[in-house]
Formats: sequence, structure tokens, C-alpha cells
Amino acid sequence: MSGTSNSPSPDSGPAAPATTKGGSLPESANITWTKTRVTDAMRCERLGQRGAVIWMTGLSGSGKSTMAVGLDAHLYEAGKPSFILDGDNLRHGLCCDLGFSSEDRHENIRRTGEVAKLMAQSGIIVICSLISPFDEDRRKVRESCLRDAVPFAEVFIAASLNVCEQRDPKGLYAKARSGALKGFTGIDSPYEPPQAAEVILQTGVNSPEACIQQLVAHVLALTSLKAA
Ligand SMILES: Nc1ncnc2c1ncn2[C@@H]1O[C@H](COP(=O)(O)OS(=O)(=O)O)[C@@H](OP(=O)(O)O)[C@H]1O
Ligand SMILES: Nc1ncnc2c1ncn2[C@@H]1O[C@H](COP(=O)(O)OP(=O)(O)O)[C@@H](O)[C@H]1O
Repeated sequence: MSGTSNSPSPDSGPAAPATTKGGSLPESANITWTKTRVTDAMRCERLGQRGAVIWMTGLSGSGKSTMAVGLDAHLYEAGKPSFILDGDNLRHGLCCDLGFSSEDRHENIRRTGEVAKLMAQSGIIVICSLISPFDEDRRKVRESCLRDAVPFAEVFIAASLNVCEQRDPKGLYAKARSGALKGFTGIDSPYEPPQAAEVILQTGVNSPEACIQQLVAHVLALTSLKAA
């Protein structure tokens, strides 16, 4: 990660204006970026890892939470600071004002992506587990992270709609099919699969343990200080 900390312009010189929704300029005028004395690089050294955003996307029931929990537990055992940002959980607090319209889903991903990036800049491996159905939203999070030199990996939790619907762990597909739940992803709301995910986990085919192993290997390589 860069030498200066949490800056929209990683290196020295005047800070570029931070961007907001869709990469536009901030709404507020007369705002100035405060630089800190502890750099991102110093935080990484202290924690022995590079902070990163691990972004999991997939249908409801594909296995996002299972993968997130497994990865988080593995990192904990290895002494590596991590934290899960789970879509369902965030909707109880940070995103409690958002529903499931396309507009609200865009804002959900933007907001979560910004929080994830900040946490990653503090040195943590941030595991994001949201349906995040739109390619463009995920691309914006990726670009925002990479602009600030935050390692990013998109992880496609690739179980098919058929598999997810068979599992239906929360009974939501049945509700959606009956018409009791409108705008459900995969049924009457779109899901755009990633075109170039760094990791593809075949959670409809391979065991949870095998998928977690595949994920852990990628995350350890991405966050190793040697990878900087
Ligand atoms: N209409 C509709 N569509 C999709 N999902 C729904 C809907 N209504 C409620 N839920 C529940 O909300 C969870 C998804 O929240 P996310 O924040 O991950 O969604 S999104 O990324 O903004 O699309 C999702 O969690 P997961 O099953 O873990 O994916 C559901 O439990
Ligand atoms: N290989 C696998 N990877 C992940 N989950 C799996 C796998 N095989 C079966 N499952 C099951 O599928 C369900 C996925 O649910 P969950 O992880 O909550 O998905 P999501 O967070 O995407 O809605 C769980 O009941 C889990 O035990």
C-alpha cells in the first residue's frame, strides 16, 4: 500500500479531490483532506499483512456467508486480523435505510465498498459478502480500492440458480415463486455474473471445505507483505 495514509492521492503532492457516487466530485465545497502521520505502510508492517477487500458476490443461497465465515475463522486461527461485512447484517444498521430497488442496491454496494476500503486501509482483511448483483457497482468498488492501492479480489460464488433454489436456506425462493416476495434476485430481479473475477468458487459442485481452502490460498497470497 502507499506511503501516505488514507489519501485519495497516494503519494506526495496536493491531494486529488475525493470522488463520491459514480466517481463524481464531493457534494461539499471547502473540504480539505487531513493526512495522518501513521502511514498505511506502517500499519501493514505492524499487523504483518496487507489489508485488503475480498468481495464475494453470488445469488442468495450460493454460499457467500458460509465462505465468509470459513475464511474469517481460518484467518483468525492464523493470527491475521479480518472482519466480515455481510449484506444481511449491514441492513440492520449502516444500510437500514435501504431496500431492494436497483437504486438502493447501488447505494448499498457503494456505501459498503467505501467502509470496506477504509477498514482495509487500517490493515484489516475485509471480507464483504453481498449479493451485489450489478457488474458496474462491483467495478466501481474495485476501481476505488485500486485507486488508493488497496488490494482487491472479486470472488464469484458460482452456484447456479437451480442449486440455490433447491437449497433455499431461508425459504425466500419459495416466497418469491409464490409472489409473496417481489424483486427477488434471480427470480424477478437481475443478477449479472462477474466477467473477470479473481477467484471462482464452484460452491454448487465442490465441498465447502475445498472451496474455503481455494479462497484461503488466494487471500494469503494477496495479503502477504511479500506481495507489496
Ligand atoms: N428482494 C430481495 N432480493 C435479494 N435478497 C433479499 C431480498 N429481500 C431480502 N433479501 C435478503 O437480503 C440479503 C441480500 O442483501 P444484500 O445487501 O447482500 O443485497 S444486495 O447486494 O444489495 O443486492 C439476502 O441474503 P443472502 O441470502 O445471504 O444473499 C436475503 O436474505
Ligand atoms: N460448497 C458449498 N459452499 C457453500 N455453501 C454450501 C456448499 N455446499 C452446501 N452449502 C450450503 O448452502 C447454503 C448456503 O447458504 P449461505 O452461506 O447462507 O449462502 P448466502 O450467504 O449466499 O445466502 C448453506 O446451507 C451451506 O451449508
